[in-house]
Amino acid sequence: MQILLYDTTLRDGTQREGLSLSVEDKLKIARELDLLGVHYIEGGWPGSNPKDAEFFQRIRRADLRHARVAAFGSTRRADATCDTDANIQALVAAETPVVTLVGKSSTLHVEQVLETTRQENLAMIAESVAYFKERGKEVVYDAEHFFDGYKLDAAYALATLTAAAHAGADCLVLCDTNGGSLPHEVTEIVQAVQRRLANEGFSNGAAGRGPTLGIHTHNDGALAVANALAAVRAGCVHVQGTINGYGERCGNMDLIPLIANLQLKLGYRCITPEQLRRLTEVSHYVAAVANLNPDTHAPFVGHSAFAHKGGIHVAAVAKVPDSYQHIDPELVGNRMRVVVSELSGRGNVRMRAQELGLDLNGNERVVLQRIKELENRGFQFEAAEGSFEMLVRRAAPDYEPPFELLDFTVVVSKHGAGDIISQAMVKLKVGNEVMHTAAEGDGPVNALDKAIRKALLPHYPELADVQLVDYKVRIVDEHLGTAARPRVLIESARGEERWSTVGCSENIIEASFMALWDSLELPLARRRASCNAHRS
Ligand SMILES: CC(=O)SCCNC(=O)CCNC(=O)[C@H](O)C(C)(C)COP(=O)(O)OP(=O)(O)OC[C@H]1O[C@@H](n2cnc3c(N)ncnc32)[C@H](O)[C@@H]1OP(=O)(O)O
Ligand SMILES: CC(=O)C(=O)O
Repeated sequence: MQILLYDTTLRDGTQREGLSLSVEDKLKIARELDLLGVHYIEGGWPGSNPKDAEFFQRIRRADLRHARVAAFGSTRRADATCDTDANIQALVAAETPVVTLVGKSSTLHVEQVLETTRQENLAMIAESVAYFKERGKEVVYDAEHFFDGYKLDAAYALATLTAAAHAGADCLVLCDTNGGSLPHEVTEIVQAVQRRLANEGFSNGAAGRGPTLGIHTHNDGALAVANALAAVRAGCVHVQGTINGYGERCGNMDLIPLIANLQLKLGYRCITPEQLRRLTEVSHYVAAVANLNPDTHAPFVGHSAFAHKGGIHVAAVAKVPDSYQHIDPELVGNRMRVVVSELSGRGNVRMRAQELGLDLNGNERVVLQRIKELENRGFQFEAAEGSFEMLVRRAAPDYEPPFELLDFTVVVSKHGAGDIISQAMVKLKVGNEVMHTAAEGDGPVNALDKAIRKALLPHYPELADVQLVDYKVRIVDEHLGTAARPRVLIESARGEERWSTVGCSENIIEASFMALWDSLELPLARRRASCNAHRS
């Protein structure tokens, strides 16, 4: 069965605290959602602000291939008319093929928030829906607080739905606005709605008689996806949510796991298998445009979603990938990864080395032992794959280090009111040549980096392109205060290539020096290995 996906990242998603999208951002995300194959894109609330109104003007020229654009707004105000209601007129001006109207289902909201009568609320719903049907729009009716309203006064909540249905709404969306419902309640209430609509002579949409049913859930009880799945299994065919679950408070229902579960576990059709393989990319793209870090642990699409760390798990997935994975990660555009740490077995080392194209020469045990020793001293290899690579390369019997650091001195001085001066002196050996260099820098690590490069550049000019792009310090045993051991992580880059390295010591300069050494040796070791491979 086909499920219709209704994305509200650009409207409800932007109600997340800290998230704000420009019109340009919204257009970029809309194009991406269209390529993903969502059926509806809710662009915003045109009566709310000029940015949303501009979006609806510009999206007309976007030439979307697949998705229909929806503008969102509330039913007319109490005791007003649609012709004079500013929000309703902004929806008309948006000129979208789809109009989504939110109306009240709960007597609490009708009487205490709108401060109007039950009868007037029913008229507001019916007149607003009819107004847009008369103008040829597809009308989605969002029944706000439907589940809470049903629990308070089922007959009234159902009457609001039938008011929308009789006025011609194409889809009735049951909203768990406060996000507190449980899956079994959702199932029971969706079934009750179906019975009521059938009694009124409507069938659930598909055959064109009466509205389809939809679901809109929030994640306050961490059940938004579960509730949406329950609703679909009970008969809803239209599902509203946002990419990455962005939304007010704890977020909206996350369309990413929803789509993957519906399609891969429950056999519903949402998007094509090719579009499904873009899920990871889309999730990361939307996060980037929203200026938020992607959640690395997000189900299906997170960097860690298929990362195996425990030695026993890795040994098993090396033989049978499905042994510790619920799906094949490639189906959603993700990939399996192996993490190396003190919890590893030989399998982790073997698989990670294989991924890097490195030959272990039977040294798994030696490398594993070294990792365990170093992690015990505060190193962490998970986030320092460059240092892992150097451990493997250095363990090879024929490994020739491109340089050897013999010693270094770092001096940080401040005289009177003058500036702090950082200087480093380095002694290193390339082949048989021993060099002494000195440099000043913006801080001791920069001075050390400069002094090492000064010595290496005449021999290895390619290091000029290697940049230090990130430098992080973390205290390992924080209870020791200033005597605690710092762990230094350095990220280096050359063009698109990136690698991270680690050092750990009681002395922050030494920890930095270790990470720096690996970061500079790695590109030289890689180059030498590739030259040797070409020669042989
Ligand atoms: C569940 C949801 O996510 S619904 C969407 C929530 N999102 C937003 O509110 C974001 C966009 N909102 C806005 O920009 C503004 O709130 C506006 C433009 C819609 C309204 O602004 P204002 O006119 O200043 O009203 P304000 O926001 O203070 O109060 C809401 C008004 O809408 C009325 N209202 C609320 N829901 C409905 C409804 N379903 N039908 C009709 N009127 C409604 C309230 O009774 C209140 O009316 P009042 O001003 O007569 O008291
Ligand atoms: C309509 C909507 O966003 C809600 O009820 O949560």
